[in-house]
Amino acid sequence: MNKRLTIAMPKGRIYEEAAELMKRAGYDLGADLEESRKLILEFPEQNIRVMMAKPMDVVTYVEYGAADLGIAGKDVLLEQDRDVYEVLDLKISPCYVAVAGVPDQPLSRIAPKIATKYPKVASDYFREQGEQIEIIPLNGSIELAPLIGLADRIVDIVSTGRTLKENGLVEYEKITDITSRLIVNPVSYRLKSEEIEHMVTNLSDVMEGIK
Ligand SMILES: Nc1ncnc2c1ncn2[C@@H]1O[C@H](COP(=O)(O)OP(=O)(O)OP(=O)(O)O)[C@@H](O)[C@H]1O
Ligand SMILES: O=P(O)(O)OC[C@H]1O[C@H](OP(=O)(O)OP(=O)(O)O)[C@H](O)[C@@H]1O
Repeated sequence: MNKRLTIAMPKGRIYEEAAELMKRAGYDLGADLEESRKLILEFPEQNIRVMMAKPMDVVTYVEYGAADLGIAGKDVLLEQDRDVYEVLDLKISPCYVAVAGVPDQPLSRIAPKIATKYPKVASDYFREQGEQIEIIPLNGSIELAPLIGLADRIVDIVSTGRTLKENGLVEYEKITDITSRLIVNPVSYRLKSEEIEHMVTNLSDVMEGIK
């Protein structure tokens, strides 16, 4: 069991919790990795290499085998539907995806406009509801769209609910709960099975309070 594992870690809001979990599982990535501008870090004593990636890109690195494993939000996995194995729910960075909009506004019958960073999740949801919608793709500040009349609804992440509240918006429906997941490249899973299983066991032990 000596094959080195490359892990794609998400920069940003998931990082701290993910690094803490890794540390408790026996993989110490150091204190200030996120403050550093370095994107690839070697930890020879732990036989791992860490890549710092944008959360939305972690899945790409893992699918193409540039990383053996990665940590990604379930929202990203649902939206991208890539060829990776989801092996463990790490139960960190909890939030949910919801439909929201201005209060007391019934959904227009004819092709309502839905602003979102998650076009696939939104389309799948409204298709299941039997609604024909138009997607307005946005990259951030999604809550702006219904406020200025660009969209009838938004589909976005809710965590504390503060962004909706401070903008006078309300939640209409919850679509799905989200946590971060450990994902694995299918080829790595075969070629480095022992090392990967070891890491999965260590992380599971932490989550079950064994470690
Ligand atoms: N309040 C939240 N808003 C957005 N994502 C959240 C929230 N809480 C937890 N998450 C998780 O964090 C991930 C996004 O992390 P982050 O905001 O750092 O990335 P990003 O959206 O690429 O950031 P950026 O704002 O730099 O584009 C999501 O995929 C989701 O799983
Ligand atoms: O329920 P809350 O705790 O308020 O969190 C939800 C907000 O956080 C995210 O935005 P983010 O901070 O990533 O900024 P963005 O609008 O630039 O994507 C998300 O898109 C919501 O706007």
